Order: sequence, then structure tokens, then C-alpha cells
Amino acid sequence: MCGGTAWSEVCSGRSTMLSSLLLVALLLLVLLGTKRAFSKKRRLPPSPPKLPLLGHLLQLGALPHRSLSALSKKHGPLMLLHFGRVPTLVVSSADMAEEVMRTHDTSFASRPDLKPVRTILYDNHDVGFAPYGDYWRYTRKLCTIHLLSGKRVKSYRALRQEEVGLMIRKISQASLSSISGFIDMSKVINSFVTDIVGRVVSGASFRAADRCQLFSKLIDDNGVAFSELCVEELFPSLGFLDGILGLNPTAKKIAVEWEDALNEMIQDHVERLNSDEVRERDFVDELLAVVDKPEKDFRLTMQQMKAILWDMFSAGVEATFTALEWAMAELVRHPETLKKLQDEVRGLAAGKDMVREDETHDMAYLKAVLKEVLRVHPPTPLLLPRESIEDCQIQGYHIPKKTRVLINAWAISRDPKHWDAPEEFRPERFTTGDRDFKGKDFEFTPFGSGRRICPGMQLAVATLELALANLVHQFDWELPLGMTRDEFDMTESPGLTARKKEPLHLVAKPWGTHH
Ligand code: HEM
Repeated sequence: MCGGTAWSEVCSGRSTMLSSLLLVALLLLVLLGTKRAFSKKRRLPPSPPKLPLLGHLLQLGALPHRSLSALSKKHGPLMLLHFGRVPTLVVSSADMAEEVMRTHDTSFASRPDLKPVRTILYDNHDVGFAPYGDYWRYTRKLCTIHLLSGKRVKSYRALRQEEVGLMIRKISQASLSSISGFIDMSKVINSFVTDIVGRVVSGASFRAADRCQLFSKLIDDNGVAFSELCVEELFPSLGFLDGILGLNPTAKKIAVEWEDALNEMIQDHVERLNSDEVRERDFVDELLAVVDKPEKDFRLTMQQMKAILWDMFSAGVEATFTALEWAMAELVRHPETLKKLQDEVRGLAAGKDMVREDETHDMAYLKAVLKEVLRVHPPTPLLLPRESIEDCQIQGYHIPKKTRVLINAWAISRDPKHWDAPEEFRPERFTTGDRDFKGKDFEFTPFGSGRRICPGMQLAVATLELALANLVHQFDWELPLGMTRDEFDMTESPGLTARKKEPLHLVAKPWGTHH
């Protein structure tokens, strides 16, 4: 008990000190507790050492799927990297891919907002880069119903057959007239795929107006625009510097070129719709119908329509072309596989001048070859980037909202845990069992999986099977004179799509003429 003024002053001084000490101790406890709770909740995936500012940028290398695969061997199948200020989760095993694309599919169903895409695609109003939500759902459905469903894909049969026939004739002529002895198959395959996608999307006028070359160039230029440096990609809040420094000029330039090309194509369709001409409706007509007549609460604008068309051309041509080019490159490097495939195709299509689509259904080895091509060379080796729309836990790791996600499908489809001799091109691995690329087997997802799985898979597979069957049916294929298998360049080019870097030069010998 305290009594007297002096004593009471001492007492009150002591109690103030005591309560201050208590307060500090309490604060410390709270801070410690919060920190503990915080750090427990925020156990982030492993991350290799990084540089200030740039983060892990320099570890990306020229071919990110390869560098990231090497990095994951040291740091594990779930790594958190930072490219500048952008947190990026890199997924490199089938189990982790399943976590992202199945268990937590909704959390990871969005796409990042990428500057070149935003510039070309009217603020991401296509399907592939649209943020997860009603707009994406609606436009994806539009594309599926009017262009990419199984029923639609079947309906393009005659068109596919005709385009494959044209490609075969082109190769026959080139093989007779070639002075060097070889043919630039990259060019031939590119215009074949561009014409098929062009005709499917925009009808006969694509060929009539000779649009193949222009669209093929625009699709090539997409790759340039996407690989140009821009500050915003690394430091989102400093995006204004790109304008000041004049960075990423290709995106702006080709945005105008795409707009002109698509305007012209749409204008053709409007004129025909207003004329008496009787013709089958194509995808451009179907989209125009929605622009004119809003469905439910949805109204498609002209700009949105162009963004969707961009997607169908770019996604459709680029990946299908890349797959067919790698298929021919692998076959010519593996004569025993080529011979086995030719035996199957020539046996089942005996006496025919061309393989028909019905006949490809029974070609088990053809299907195995295609799967092996997509395993060894998934055209988009890191799929398309995704972004988390909410906080999420994977294997006890905290993945914050707005983390970018790269799924290294290339590394996963070469993981020795799932594949014997994964570096070898060996279609036989697919002749038994039922492993498929339809999104259920997470060690093999060249078309992705879950809500964002590629909606063009059926169109791509139908085109690739028919083209490949006919290419090996009609010709024997060889490397250019004097070139050995080891000298044949199989380098990939950098970019969202891993094309073959050097053009594919091959010798085609029409079958029958030398038998
Ligand atoms: C061999 C050929 C093809 C391959 C390997 C391929 C691969 C892919 C991949 C990996 C994705 C991302 C999937 C994901 O995020 O999980 C994708 C998305 C997409 N693909 Fe394909 N694709 C091919 C052909 C096509 C074709 C022919 C079309 C259409 C004409 C097409 C249209 C699209 C679209 C619109 C998306 C975005 C889907 C979305 O975000 O909802 N693709 N493709």
C-alpha cells in the first residue's frame, strides 16, 4: 500500500514503468505471434537465389522450358520465381500439374494481363487471354458451338481432303522441279495449315482473296511482338515507361495490320450477306449474327469479334503447323519408324490414290506417332500462362492471389518417373495402354487440361492425322543429299510456341515412281 505524496509519486512512477514494460511485452508477444501465424500461413514454394530487381530473369535463358526444367531438378516441381516484380509459379511434375489444372482448376483459371496481347487484342477480348469470367465463358462457347465442336469438325471433312490433296500436288510438282533436290517443307506445311484454318473460319473467300500469305506473315509477327522486351512485363507499375522508351513497337504495328486484314475479311462477308448469293454460313457469318442480334444479356462488339477471329487464326495455325513440322522432322530422322508408318498407311489404303479420313480411324500406329510427336515436342511447351484468382494452398505451400503460373508440359512429358527413355522418339510406347492427350493424364498435356483446355484439339488432330497419313502414303522422305541424321538441325526457336528454328528441308520421292 502507498501513502504520502513523495511515496505515492514513486509508486505511480513505478506503476507507469511497470505498465509500459507490460505493454511492450504484450506488443512483442502479439508481434511474435502474428509473425509466427503469418510465416506459417505464408510458407511459400522453394525459390532459387535471385538478383535484386531482376529477380530470376537471367535464369530464364533463350529456351525457358529447358532452363526451367534444369532449375526444377535442383529446386523441385513447384518453384516460386520472380521475373522483376512478377511472382511466377513454375510447375514441373504431373502431380503438381494435376493440383493446378484439376484440384484447384478454378483458382488458376485466369490468364495474366500481358501488354502485347492487350495491345493487339483490344484489352484481352479474345478467348485465350480473356480473364476468367462470363465474357470468357460466353465467347469460348460461341467458338465451340460454331467452329470447334465434334460435329463441326466432321463437317469440314471434304475441305480437309481437298486441302491435303492440294498440298500433295504442290509437293509432287516441287519435287520434280527442285534444282537443289529438296523442298522447303516448312513453307508448304505453313500454307497448308493457314489455308485449312482460314477456310474453316472464313469460308471459300479466304482462298479466293489469296489471304494465305498475309495471314501467315501476321501470325509470324505475333511471335515477334510477344518476345519484345517491355518494362511492364517485369515491373507492372512502371508500364508507362514503355511508351516513353518506345518499347514493344511490333505489337502496335501489327495491331493495325491485323485490324485492316480482319476488317477487309468482315467487310467481304457483310457484302455477301447483303447480296443474293447462296452459300454455306461460316464462322465469320455466325459471329456477325451475334454482333447484330444480342443473345440474352450478351452483345458482341466488332472489336471483340476481331479479337476472337485473331485467336482462331493465331492459335489454330501456329500450334498445328508446329506439330506437323516436328512430325516430319522426327520421321525423316527415324527411317525405321517412317517405314513402319508407311506400311500401316499403305496397307490400309491399298489401291487408293489418297488416304481418306475414314481410313485413318483404324491406323493405330499413325495415332501413336502423333502422340509421340506431341510428347517430345509439345508446340506450346509451357502451355499458355495462367494466373491465380484467389489465395490457394498446394502441398502446404501458400500461393497468393495474382501469381502467374507456368506449367512446364515439356519437362513433364520427359519426366523419367513416367516415361522410359524419355529422350528417345519411340511411338511404340503409345501402342499399348490408353494414355492420351485429352487432359486426364497429367504427365502428357500438350493441349492443357481443365477449364482452359484447348478447345481446338479435335480440329487439330483431324487435320494432323489426315495430313500425316497422306504425306507418308504418297512419298518416301529423305534428308537432303549428303546430310546425316546427326547433322540435321533440331534446334527450337524461342517464343510461346517452340517451332523448329531452321526451315525443314526434305527430299520427297513420289511413291510408285521409283517402286
Ligand atoms: C496441335 C495443335 C494445338 C495444340 C498443341 C494446342 C495447344 C493449346 C494449349 C496448350 C492451350 C492452353 C491450355 C491451357 O491453358 O490449359 C491452348 C488453348 C487454346 N487453343 Fe489450342 N492448340 C492447338 C490447336 C488449336 C486450334 C486448331 C485452335 C482453334 C482453331 C486452338 C484454339 C485454342 C484456344 C481458343 C485456346 C484458349 C482456350 C482458353 O483459354 O479457354 N488451338 N491450346
